Amino acid sequence: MPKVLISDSLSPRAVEIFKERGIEVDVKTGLKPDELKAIIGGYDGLAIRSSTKVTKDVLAVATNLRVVGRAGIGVDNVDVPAATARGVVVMNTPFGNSITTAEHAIAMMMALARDIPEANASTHAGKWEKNRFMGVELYGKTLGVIGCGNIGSIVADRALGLKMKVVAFDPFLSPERAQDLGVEKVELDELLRRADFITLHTPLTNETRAILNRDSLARTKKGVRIINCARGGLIVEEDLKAAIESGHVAGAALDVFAEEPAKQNGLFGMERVICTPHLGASTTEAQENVALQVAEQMADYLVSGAVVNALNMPSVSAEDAPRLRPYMKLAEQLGSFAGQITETGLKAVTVEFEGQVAELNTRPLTAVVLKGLLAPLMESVNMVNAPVIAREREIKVSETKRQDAGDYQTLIRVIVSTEARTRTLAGTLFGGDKPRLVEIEDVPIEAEVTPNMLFIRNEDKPGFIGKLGTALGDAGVNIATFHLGRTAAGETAIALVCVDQPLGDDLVERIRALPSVVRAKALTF
Ligand SMILES: NC(=O)C1=CN([C@@H]2O[C@H](COP(=O)(O)OP(=O)(O)OC[C@H]3O[C@@H](n4cnc5c(N)ncnc54)[C@H](O)[C@@H]3O)[C@@H](O)[C@H]2O)C=CC1
Ligand SMILES: O=C(O)C(=O)COP(=O)(O)O
Repeated sequence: MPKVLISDSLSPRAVEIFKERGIEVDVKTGLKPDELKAIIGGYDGLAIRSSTKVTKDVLAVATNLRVVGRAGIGVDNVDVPAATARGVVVMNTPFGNSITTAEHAIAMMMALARDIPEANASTHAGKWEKNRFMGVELYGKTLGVIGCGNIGSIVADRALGLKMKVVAFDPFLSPERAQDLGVEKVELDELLRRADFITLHTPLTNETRAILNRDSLARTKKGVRIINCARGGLIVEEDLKAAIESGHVAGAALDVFAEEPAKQNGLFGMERVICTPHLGASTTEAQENVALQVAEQMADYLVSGAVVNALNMPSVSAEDAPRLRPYMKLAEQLGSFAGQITETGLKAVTVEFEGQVAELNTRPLTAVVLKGLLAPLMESVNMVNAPVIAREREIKVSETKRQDAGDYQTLIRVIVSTEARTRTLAGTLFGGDKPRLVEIEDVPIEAEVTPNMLFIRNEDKPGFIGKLGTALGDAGVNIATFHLGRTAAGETAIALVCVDQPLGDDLVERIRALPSVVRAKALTF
């Protein structure tokens, strides 16, 4: 039974869902890094929000971990490349809290415009300082949205409803989408120059880190107000502090901080700064949404192999997962076979899908082919990191699909090119779920892949099979099955022998020395 750890505070719905899906679940929040490291080895899944830091060190001891589920959006607290390298799928819930977070940004903007927190504190203190608080209207003002994705575009929509003008800086925002949203797409400089309010909605990446710094703040309009409900690292906090102190920036509303939990911060205690403790996603509705979604997604993956909203793996729908399973096995066998008979550097891999398989989502199958292919060449390769490794090694990977069937109703063909040559292998499913090899290096053959095999390429000459049988027999090796194929009489032939035990190097060497043998290789699966 798979086991999941919930290490941040999640709605109890998550626990219910895991249990309903037959998954054991522990809830342990507030763990220190060492405490997490001490127990993580016992879990297949880890469900988190923003507090748990899933570092390389944590992942290194997470020996059974298969999935990290982020009940929320930002995954900057997860070392995704390290998770990928270890074959751990990282998934988030990309929409569950977006409305809630956008509403928080709007609430922060209004609070900032009318000084509501200060006025509230003053009134509670019995001061009735009616003349102290003089706000600004939002109507007709320009809101600059940096990062116009899910949350940024909801903020833009709400701001348009408040009759603001919205300008957006987002390199990935298409002009058509900008038009649909009713926002004006501009460059960062123009946004800085024109905006009365600036709101940040990008992820924290190397490009966005410190996007508001001394220089960019200096280019903003005097009296600008800044709202950050995305990530603390987007703003250089001391630069913001200086800009507020100088009077250039009229105020800031911050939900997120460079260091969290933020118990101390240079911006704390400043009059024109409003702070909330990373509450962007904290509504009953959003927390129900993300807890439910993350638990469903993690359970689907752990129970059936379905992958939704993963950041480091292609999606596999719950409907596709059982249909893909036998193909996964076939794809891995083809990849592994190709990897074991390939001796020089890989240049390109093409995976062709023909017939029924072409109707499925084939990206996970290509990932498995790559895993099989690279596994004989390196350690710790898995279907999550195989596409990344292939890219790093500049192996060109492509897929083709043809829905009409050829000789077989369904077929996967793997074409592997090295500097020296191109090799082709193909396989099908017999009876809908039994993988069979049907073509090796252009030679038709029909063979099941078994744990120990001998692959031979030979000239098609009489007497060869007898000599091979004798060599194996003399070495005490039992032949389970024997498959032969050839292009035409007297031309290239292939023998694929399934044996009951691993073959020693000496024996393979002796077989290689037999007349007519061009190539002999022991394969293991
Ligand atoms: N305060 C809170 O509790 C919450 C904070 N967040 C934060 O909000 C962020 C945004 O969330 P979503 O809108 O759902 O993400 P999203 O992925 O839908 O949108 C992000 C947008 O930023 C844009 N972007 C990326 N790099 C950029 C750059 N260099 N300059 C300008 N734009 C750039 C992207 O093109 C994309 O359109 C999350 O990454 C997360 O860090 C999300 C939820 C709650
Ligand atoms: O979803 C996000 O990216 C958030 O920042 C929400 O964070 P939280 O789950 O409230 O700790």
